[in-house]
Amino acid sequence: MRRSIATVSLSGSLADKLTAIGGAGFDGVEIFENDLLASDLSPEDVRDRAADLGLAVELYQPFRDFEAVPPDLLAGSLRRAEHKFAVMERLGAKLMLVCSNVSPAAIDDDALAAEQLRLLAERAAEHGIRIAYEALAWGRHVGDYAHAWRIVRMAGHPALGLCLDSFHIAARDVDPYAIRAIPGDKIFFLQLADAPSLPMDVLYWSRHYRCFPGQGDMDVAGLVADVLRTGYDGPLSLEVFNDIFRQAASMRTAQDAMRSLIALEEQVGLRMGGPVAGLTSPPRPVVPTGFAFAEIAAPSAAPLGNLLEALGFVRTGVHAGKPVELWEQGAARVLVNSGSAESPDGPALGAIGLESPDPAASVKRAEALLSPVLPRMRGPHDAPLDAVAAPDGTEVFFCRTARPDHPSWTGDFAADRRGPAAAPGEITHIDHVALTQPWHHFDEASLFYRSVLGLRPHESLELPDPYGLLRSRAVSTEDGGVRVALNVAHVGAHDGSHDTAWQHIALASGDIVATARRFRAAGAPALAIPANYYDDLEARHDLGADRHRLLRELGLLYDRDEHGEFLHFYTETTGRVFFEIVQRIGGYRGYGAVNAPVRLAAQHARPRLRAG
Ligand SMILES: O=C(O)c1ccc(O)c(O)c1
Ligand SMILES: [Mg+2]
Repeated sequence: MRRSIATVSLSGSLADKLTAIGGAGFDGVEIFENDLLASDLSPEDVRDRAADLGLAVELYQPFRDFEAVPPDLLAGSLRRAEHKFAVMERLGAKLMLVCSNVSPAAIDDDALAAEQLRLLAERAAEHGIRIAYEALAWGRHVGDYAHAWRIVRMAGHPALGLCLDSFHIAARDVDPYAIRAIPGDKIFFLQLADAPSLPMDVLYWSRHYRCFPGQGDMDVAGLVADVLRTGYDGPLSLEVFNDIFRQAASMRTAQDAMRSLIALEEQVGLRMGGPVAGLTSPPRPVVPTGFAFAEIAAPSAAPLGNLLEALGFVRTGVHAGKPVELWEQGAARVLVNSGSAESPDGPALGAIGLESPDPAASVKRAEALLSPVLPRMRGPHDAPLDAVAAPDGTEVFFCRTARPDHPSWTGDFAADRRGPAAAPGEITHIDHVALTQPWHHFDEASLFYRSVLGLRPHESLELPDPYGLLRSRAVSTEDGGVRVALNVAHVGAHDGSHDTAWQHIALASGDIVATARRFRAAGAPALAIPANYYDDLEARHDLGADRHRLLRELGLLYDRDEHGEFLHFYTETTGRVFFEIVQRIGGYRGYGAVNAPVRLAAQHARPRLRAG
């Protein structure tokens, strides 16, 4: 099927938008009237430029407030339409979107709406143009596709059909099932957008918070499947009004849009029970089973080594060809790389390793979803590595650690022991990593983890911080073997006034009390938690005096959900990085988000340790 996108979805001038859309490999474009009005390109220039970029001008839009008006307004509207038809002829656009009337002048009379739309279609047909009528969710009298279809059917003109827009349908929670009864050739156009669930006015929601399919909470694939069952064979066209995409770099947004369509087409195919002609079916995601490692780039290895040792880690190896140390405890592995040039803010989390059942297939999946694949060989002695770059630049390696069927990355490390010789620590594995995303790449990141790695998104949260609100969303495998918390920093993090671009590695402990004691005994710095937190905790939960005393004494934080309990504490931050130690008791599924505001405030209050 043809892939298209509306110019309103991207930032910049119309010329920039067309270049980005063509560059991302789309087949067509919806020209938004405002983009044309503000452009110094003539309609002919736009037509030629689109053609040079391999783009069909699929649609011109929107034509507003036309139908069901008193007769004295009709002549003016038809005159306006004739002007638009002339522009469309110059653009080479053959389809005009008419959205349902929102004006107080509109009359609640379907027969009148049908009669006037029929008239418009007759005029359009004289120019070889067709009209696609779209129900805006906030239309004055016509707010859903079923109503728009009754009017289109009543009008009965071959140049008049429907434009369906997934947002308007999902936003009003209209059942898409009835779409199946519409003849496919009366659906002239299909617009697609997703959005996060937000309890707000639908117009405001639509104009500011739409996102690409797979980035929000709507079932866009189900709707597309219903539309395709009618025989619709027009384009799949993204129409996304989003405050952030309007500001972000258009090339990158266009690529992200294309990734979304690829993942959507795959989902539609699955819904329809197998490969569907005209829809791409990329290699299926290879769901990772756990963390192989987390790698910290640090100007110097020693301070991190001391911190890891205090947590009970042992340095087990040093890389044969690079200044990289391997620290292990249970199945938790942390690499400290002091050979990387970039870490102006001190230590930073640069890479994560994920256990993959088939690393080469993981890369194929990532490639099919337009993720940049990293060079396989890093040095002459290194085992081949399969890796891609996540949207925030974090390198994601696909590993099979110490399995007979695949070379293990651990083979690149020569045994070299340092660390506590005494009892082994209580840490068993990496529970999750938390990565702070640049504000304009948050939706892109959630789509990456969801579509490339097959992780499941959890609900979006907003966490209060002394200097703003942080948006946060976790993605995980079904069994929790891989969990990634994505946070978006507020603006202060980028102008340097308030640093929240923190990243952390959460380590699972089988006995957090012992780990906390060990850490304290080593004289290592844990993040201090205010006494007020513990007073409030006692009010919220009755855990018994002894347990409350212990939490307070060791600086442990507490949460619970319907599945179990959660205990955690944090190390102080070094550079951009800190560690969190967590213990999940029972089947607790969360991340202690209720405690994040206290943690953030404590972190802001502390001078950062710029290690090394
Ligand atoms: O927000 C609007 O006005 C608007 C305009 C055209 C569309 O196709 C749409 O879905 C919304
Ligand atoms: Mg629309």
